[in-house]
Amino acid sequence: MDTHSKETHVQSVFQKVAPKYDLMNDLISFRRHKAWRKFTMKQMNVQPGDTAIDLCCGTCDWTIAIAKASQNGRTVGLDFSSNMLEVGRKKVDKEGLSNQIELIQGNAMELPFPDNSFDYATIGFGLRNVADYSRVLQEMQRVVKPGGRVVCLETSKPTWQPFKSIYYLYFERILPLMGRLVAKSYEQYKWLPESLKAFPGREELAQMYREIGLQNVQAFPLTGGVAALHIGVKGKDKA
Ligand SMILES: C[S@@+](CC[C@H](N)C(=O)[O-])C[C@H]1O[C@@H](n2cnc3c(N)ncnc32)[C@H](O)[C@@H]1O
Repeated sequence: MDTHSKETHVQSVFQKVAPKYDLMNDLISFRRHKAWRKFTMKQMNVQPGDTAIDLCCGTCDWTIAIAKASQNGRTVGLDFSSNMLEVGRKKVDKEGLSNQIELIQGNAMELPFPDNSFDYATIGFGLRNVADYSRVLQEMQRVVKPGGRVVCLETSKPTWQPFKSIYYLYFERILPLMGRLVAKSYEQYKWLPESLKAFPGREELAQMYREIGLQNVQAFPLTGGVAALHIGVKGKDKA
Protein backbone atom coordinates (compact mmCIF):
# COMPACT_ATOMS: atom_id res chain seq x y z
CA MET A 1 0.00 0.00 0.00
CA ASP A 2 1.44 3.43 -0.88
CA THR A 3 1.65 6.25 1.67
CA HIS A 4 -1.50 8.04 0.56
CA SER A 5 -3.67 4.87 0.41
CA LYS A 6 -2.49 3.66 3.82
CA GLU A 7 -3.13 7.03 5.46
CA THR A 8 -6.59 7.35 3.88
CA HIS A 9 -7.51 3.81 4.92
CA VAL A 10 -6.21 4.19 8.49
CA GLN A 11 -7.93 7.53 8.95
CA SER A 12 -11.27 6.11 7.80
CA VAL A 13 -10.84 3.09 10.13
CA PHE A 14 -10.39 5.31 13.19
CA GLN A 15 -13.03 7.85 12.18
CA LYS A 16 -15.48 4.93 12.18
CA VAL A 17 -14.41 3.04 15.32
CA ALA A 18 -13.85 6.12 17.55
CA PRO A 19 -17.06 5.87 19.66
CA LYS A 20 -16.42 2.18 20.46
CA TYR A 21 -12.59 2.30 20.55
CA ASP A 22 -12.12 2.24 24.35
CA LEU A 23 -14.67 -0.52 24.88
CA MET A 24 -13.12 -2.64 22.11
CA ASN A 25 -9.62 -2.13 23.57
CA ASP A 26 -10.77 -3.57 26.88
CA LEU A 27 -12.47 -6.49 25.16
CA ILE A 28 -9.88 -7.54 22.61
CA SER A 29 -6.89 -7.29 24.95
CA PHE A 30 -8.80 -8.80 27.91
CA ARG A 31 -7.99 -5.47 29.63
CA ARG A 32 -4.28 -6.30 29.41
CA HIS A 33 -3.65 -2.93 27.74
CA LYS A 34 -4.21 -1.26 31.12
CA ALA A 35 -1.39 -3.31 32.70
CA TRP A 36 0.89 -2.60 29.70
CA ARG A 37 0.26 1.13 30.05
CA LYS A 38 0.97 0.98 33.79
CA PHE A 39 4.23 -0.90 33.20
CA THR A 40 5.20 1.64 30.54
CA MET A 41 4.61 4.59 32.84
CA LYS A 42 6.74 2.92 35.51
CA GLN A 43 9.62 2.45 33.05
CA MET A 44 9.31 6.04 31.81
CA ASN A 45 9.50 7.47 35.34
CA VAL A 46 8.08 10.87 34.31
CA GLN A 47 9.06 13.65 36.71
CA PRO A 48 7.10 16.79 37.64
CA GLY A 49 7.64 19.44 34.98
CA ASP A 50 8.65 16.98 32.24
CA THR A 51 7.24 17.75 28.80
CA ALA A 52 5.89 15.25 26.27
CA ILE A 53 4.29 14.76 22.90
CA ASP A 54 2.02 11.73 22.50
CA LEU A 55 1.74 10.82 18.81
CA CYS A 56 -1.36 9.02 17.51
CA CYS A 57 -2.89 9.89 20.89
CA GLY A 58 -6.40 8.74 19.85
CA THR A 59 -8.73 8.79 22.84
CA CYS A 60 -5.91 10.14 25.07
CA ASP A 61 -5.45 7.45 27.77
CA TRP A 62 -1.68 7.68 27.60
CA THR A 63 -1.69 11.49 27.11
CA ILE A 64 -3.70 11.86 30.31
CA ALA A 65 -1.46 9.47 32.29
CA ILE A 66 1.65 11.43 31.22
CA ALA A 67 0.07 14.80 32.02
CA LYS A 68 -0.90 13.59 35.49
CA ALA A 69 2.61 12.25 36.19
CA SER A 70 4.29 15.43 34.96
CA GLN A 71 1.89 17.53 37.05
CA ASN A 72 2.42 20.92 35.45
CA GLY A 73 4.53 19.79 32.46
CA ARG A 74 3.37 20.71 28.96
CA THR A 75 1.75 17.69 27.26
CA VAL A 76 0.73 17.59 23.61
CA GLY A 77 -1.50 14.94 22.03
CA LEU A 78 -1.45 14.64 18.23
CA ASP A 79 -3.69 12.54 15.99
CA PHE A 80 -5.12 12.82 12.47
CA SER A 81 -8.60 11.50 13.34
CA SER A 82 -10.97 14.26 14.46
CA ASN A 83 -13.41 11.69 15.88
CA MET A 84 -10.75 9.99 18.04
CA LEU A 85 -9.58 13.43 19.25
CA GLU A 86 -13.17 14.38 20.08
CA VAL A 87 -13.54 11.36 22.41
CA GLY A 88 -10.11 12.21 23.88
CA ARG A 89 -10.99 15.85 24.41
CA LYS A 90 -14.04 14.92 26.50
CA LYS A 91 -11.85 12.74 28.74
CA VAL A 92 -9.24 15.51 29.07
CA ASP A 93 -11.95 18.00 30.08
CA LYS A 94 -13.47 15.54 32.55
CA GLU A 95 -10.05 15.12 34.19
CA GLY A 96 -9.70 18.92 34.46
CA LEU A 97 -6.54 18.84 32.33
CA SER A 98 -7.58 21.06 29.43
CA ASN A 99 -5.13 23.79 30.52
CA GLN A 100 -2.21 21.37 30.58
CA ILE A 101 -2.94 19.19 27.56
CA GLU A 102 -2.91 20.63 24.06
CA LEU A 103 -4.61 18.45 21.43
CA ILE A 104 -3.61 18.90 17.82
CA GLN A 105 -4.99 17.37 14.63
CA GLY A 106 -1.91 16.52 12.59
CA ASN A 107 0.19 13.84 10.91
CA ALA A 108 2.78 11.87 12.90
CA MET A 109 4.99 11.86 9.78
CA GLU A 110 5.53 15.62 10.02
CA LEU A 111 5.48 16.99 13.53
CA PRO A 112 4.73 20.72 13.71
CA PHE A 113 7.39 21.37 16.37
CA PRO A 114 11.02 22.53 16.29
CA ASP A 115 13.93 20.20 17.16
CA ASN A 116 14.66 19.49 20.85
CA SER A 117 11.23 20.52 22.19
CA PHE A 118 10.20 17.72 24.60
CA ASP A 119 11.54 15.33 27.24
CA TYR A 120 9.47 12.44 25.83
CA ALA A 121 7.92 11.48 22.51
CA THR A 122 5.51 8.57 22.85
CA ILE A 123 3.42 6.51 20.43
CA GLY A 124 0.88 3.96 21.67
CA PHE A 125 -0.54 1.37 19.26
CA GLY A 126 0.09 3.94 16.55
CA LEU A 127 3.41 3.12 14.86
CA ARG A 128 1.93 0.02 13.17
CA ASN A 129 -0.60 2.32 11.51
CA VAL A 130 1.72 4.88 9.93
CA ALA A 131 3.00 4.74 6.36
CA ASP A 132 6.72 4.94 7.22
CA TYR A 133 7.78 3.59 10.65
CA SER A 134 11.36 4.81 10.41
CA ARG A 135 10.35 8.31 9.39
CA VAL A 136 8.01 8.64 12.38
CA LEU A 137 10.71 7.38 14.76
CA GLN A 138 13.10 9.95 13.25
CA GLU A 139 10.52 12.67 13.79
CA MET A 140 10.14 11.55 17.41
CA GLN A 141 13.92 11.62 17.84
CA ARG A 142 14.11 15.07 16.24
CA VAL A 143 11.57 16.70 18.60
CA VAL A 144 12.96 15.29 21.86
CA LYS A 145 15.78 17.07 23.64
CA PRO A 146 19.22 15.42 23.87
CA GLY A 147 18.81 12.86 26.67
CA GLY A 148 15.06 12.71 25.92
CA ARG A 149 13.26 9.41 25.30
CA VAL A 150 11.45 7.92 22.34
CA VAL A 151 8.86 5.46 23.65
CA CYS A 152 6.75 3.04 21.65
CA LEU A 153 4.08 0.71 23.05
CA GLU A 154 2.71 -1.54 20.33
CA THR A 155 1.23 -4.94 19.56
CA SER A 156 3.97 -7.39 18.63
CA LYS A 157 4.58 -10.95 17.45
CA PRO A 158 4.92 -13.77 19.97
CA THR A 159 7.52 -16.34 18.93
CA TRP A 160 6.77 -19.18 21.35
CA GLN A 161 4.78 -22.12 19.94
CA PRO A 162 2.01 -23.20 20.61
CA PHE A 163 1.03 -19.82 22.04
CA LYS A 164 1.89 -18.20 18.69
CA SER A 165 -0.64 -20.34 16.76
CA ILE A 166 -3.43 -19.74 19.26
CA TYR A 167 -2.67 -16.02 19.20
CA TYR A 168 -2.81 -15.79 15.40
CA LEU A 169 -6.03 -17.78 15.29
CA TYR A 170 -7.56 -15.35 17.79
CA PHE A 171 -6.15 -12.27 16.09
CA GLU A 172 -7.03 -13.17 12.51
CA ARG A 173 -10.33 -15.02 12.92
CA ILE A 174 -12.03 -14.17 16.22
CA LEU A 175 -11.08 -10.53 16.69
CA PRO A 176 -12.68 -9.22 13.44
CA LEU A 177 -15.88 -11.09 14.42
CA MET A 178 -15.86 -9.36 17.80
CA GLY A 179 -15.43 -6.10 15.87
CA ARG A 180 -18.52 -6.90 13.82
CA LEU A 181 -20.57 -7.89 16.85
CA VAL A 182 -19.66 -5.07 19.23
CA ALA A 183 -18.57 -2.17 17.05
CA LYS A 184 -20.44 -3.14 13.85
CA SER A 185 -17.05 -2.82 12.15
CA TYR A 186 -15.79 -6.09 10.65
CA GLU A 187 -13.62 -4.47 7.97
CA GLN A 188 -12.09 -2.05 10.46
CA TYR A 189 -11.08 -4.78 12.91
CA LYS A 190 -9.64 -6.84 10.08
CA TRP A 191 -7.12 -4.02 9.75
CA LEU A 192 -5.48 -4.90 13.10
CA PRO A 193 -4.05 -8.33 12.09
CA GLU A 194 -3.28 -7.03 8.60
CA SER A 195 -1.22 -4.14 9.93
CA LEU A 196 0.60 -6.38 12.40
CA LYS A 197 1.76 -8.72 9.62
CA ALA A 198 3.78 -5.97 7.96
CA PHE A 199 5.11 -4.62 11.27
CA PRO A 200 8.61 -5.54 12.53
CA GLY A 201 8.97 -8.01 15.41
CA ARG A 202 10.42 -6.97 18.77
CA GLU A 203 14.11 -7.38 17.86
CA GLU A 204 13.69 -5.84 14.41
CA LEU A 205 12.03 -2.78 15.90
CA ALA A 206 14.85 -2.44 18.45
CA GLN A 207 17.27 -2.59 15.51
CA MET A 208 15.30 0.14 13.72
CA TYR A 209 15.65 2.30 16.85
CA ARG A 210 19.43 1.76 16.78
CA GLU A 211 19.70 2.41 13.03
CA ILE A 212 18.25 5.90 13.37
CA GLY A 213 20.77 6.62 16.13
CA LEU A 214 18.79 6.09 19.34
CA GLN A 215 20.90 4.88 22.25
CA ASN A 216 20.48 2.57 25.26
CA VAL A 217 17.62 0.84 23.47
CA GLN A 218 15.45 -1.35 25.69
CA ALA A 219 12.79 -3.75 24.34
CA PHE A 220 10.38 -5.36 26.82
CA PRO A 221 8.07 -8.21 25.77
CA LEU A 222 4.59 -7.97 27.33
CA THR A 223 2.17 -10.87 27.91
CA GLY A 224 4.22 -13.48 26.08
CA GLY A 225 5.23 -11.01 23.36
CA VAL A 226 1.75 -10.05 22.13
CA ALA A 227 2.81 -6.49 22.85
CA ALA A 228 6.17 -4.80 23.31
CA LEU A 229 7.56 -1.65 24.85
CA HIS A 230 10.59 0.01 23.23
CA ILE A 231 12.50 2.89 24.79
CA GLY A 232 15.50 4.68 23.26
CA VAL A 233 17.45 7.76 24.32
CA LYS A 234 18.48 10.64 22.05
CA GLY A 235 22.26 11.09 22.29
CA LYS A 236 23.70 14.34 23.60
CA ASP A 237 25.59 14.64 20.27
CA LYS A 238 22.27 14.90 18.36
CA ALA A 239 21.36 18.42 19.47
C1 LIG B 1 -4.91 2.19 17.76
S1 LIG B 1 -5.15 3.90 17.96
C2 LIG B 1 -4.17 4.26 19.37
C3 LIG B 1 -4.74 5.35 20.25
C4 LIG B 1 -3.99 5.61 21.54
N1 LIG B 1 -2.62 6.00 21.33
C5 LIG B 1 -4.01 4.44 22.50
O1 LIG B 1 -2.97 4.15 23.08
O2 LIG B 1 -5.07 3.85 22.70
C6 LIG B 1 -4.16 4.53 16.64
C7 LIG B 1 -4.33 6.03 16.42
O3 LIG B 1 -3.33 6.47 15.51
C8 LIG B 1 -3.87 7.51 14.71
N2 LIG B 1 -3.01 7.63 13.52
C9 LIG B 1 -2.66 6.65 12.65
N3 LIG B 1 -1.80 7.11 11.72
C10 LIG B 1 -1.59 8.42 12.03
C11 LIG B 1 -0.78 9.44 11.46
N4 LIG B 1 -0.04 9.23 10.37
N5 LIG B 1 -0.78 10.66 12.04
C12 LIG B 1 -1.55 10.91 13.13
N6 LIG B 1 -2.34 9.98 13.72
C13 LIG B 1 -2.36 8.75 13.17
C14 LIG B 1 -5.29 7.03 14.44
O4 LIG B 1 -6.13 8.08 14.05
C15 LIG B 1 -5.66 6.43 15.81
O5 LIG B 1 -6.29 7.38 16.63
